[in-house]
Amino acid sequence: MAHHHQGASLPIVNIAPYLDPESTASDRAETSDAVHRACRDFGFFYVVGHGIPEELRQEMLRLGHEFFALPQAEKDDVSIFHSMDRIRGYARLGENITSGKRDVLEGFDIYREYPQPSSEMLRGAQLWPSRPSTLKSTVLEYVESLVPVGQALMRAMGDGLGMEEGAKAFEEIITDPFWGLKFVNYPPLSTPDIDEREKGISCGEHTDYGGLTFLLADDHIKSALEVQTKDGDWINADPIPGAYVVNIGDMVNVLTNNRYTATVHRVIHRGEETRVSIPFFFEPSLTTKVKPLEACASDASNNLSKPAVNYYEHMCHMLYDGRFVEAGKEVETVLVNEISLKG
Ligand SMILES: O=C(O)CCC(=O)C(=O)O
Ligand SMILES: [Fe+2]
Repeated sequence: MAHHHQGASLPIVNIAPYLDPESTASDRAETSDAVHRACRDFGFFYVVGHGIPEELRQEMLRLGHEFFALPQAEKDDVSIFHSMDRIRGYARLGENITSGKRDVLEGFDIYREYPQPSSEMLRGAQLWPSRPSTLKSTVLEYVESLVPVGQALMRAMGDGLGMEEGAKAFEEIITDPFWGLKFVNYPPLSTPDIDEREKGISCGEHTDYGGLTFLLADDHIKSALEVQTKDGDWINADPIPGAYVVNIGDMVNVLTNNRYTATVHRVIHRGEETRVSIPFFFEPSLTTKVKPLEACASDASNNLSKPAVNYYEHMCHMLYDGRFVEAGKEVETVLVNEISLKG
């Protein structure tokens, strides 16, 4: 176990038929079959045919590099600790924890905003840096074009489950989707100032805890993101120009009653330049019940009579438990329930 399989690679799915109103039923069936196999066998795959302009993708990465290159004090001005709900904005190198260890990354977290922002969990106003000046407008444009791709992929998953009710159930939970987007900057692992213990891993093993993750990352940097296959081997999920690396999160396990399950992954950035990645987290509506969709529920799962929490409560649990680790504080004293957008 845990050896590298350089030859193995993840499947590629063309989502275009689910975005094109003129597509034929057989084109859509081909896509939903491919999505079904990719979700069932890997939980991780490449998505092409998404229609997001390459210039916009590259501009997002460029803005990420530009933001992280700003002076520390300027980045700290938009610290998450200054945000109303304490989850939106910048987190320093070492403030992000996965499985009780400090990750070697800094981040900038953005979430969908709701009207009348408040200090209630998940209800705050988004912080935006003043530089780069186009970051906010570009992110909002990017998200607006990516949300329909998330919806399309969820529809394809519903169809892929092979039940009419499955498709209908998925349709209902994606009418008012929640989303998050994170800019991540990985310095080389040789960077000083990070506790010796954690050296060697940029972002610890985890599954994402939500719906679907669409990852955009610097194209030229290879062998950073690693995915654990069902056999326990680690394979690289290197960028393919123009494609997204997509994975399903823990909520899909629940919704599909484990027909599809989230896959463990980690980042070991071995290079000597900084790597920027931008995961976009597509989530069902916050009113969605966290329980198997009717169409996927088996008798066994129906017997689990725990009252279901809704997606808002689930997200709050994931985002706030153990969140407030102060820089320099012992990691062991923190609740090991992944902070930031991790499961
Ligand atoms: O940067 C990457 O390649 C993956 C990041 C990731 O797994 C996450 O933010 O959940
Ligand atoms: Fe992840």
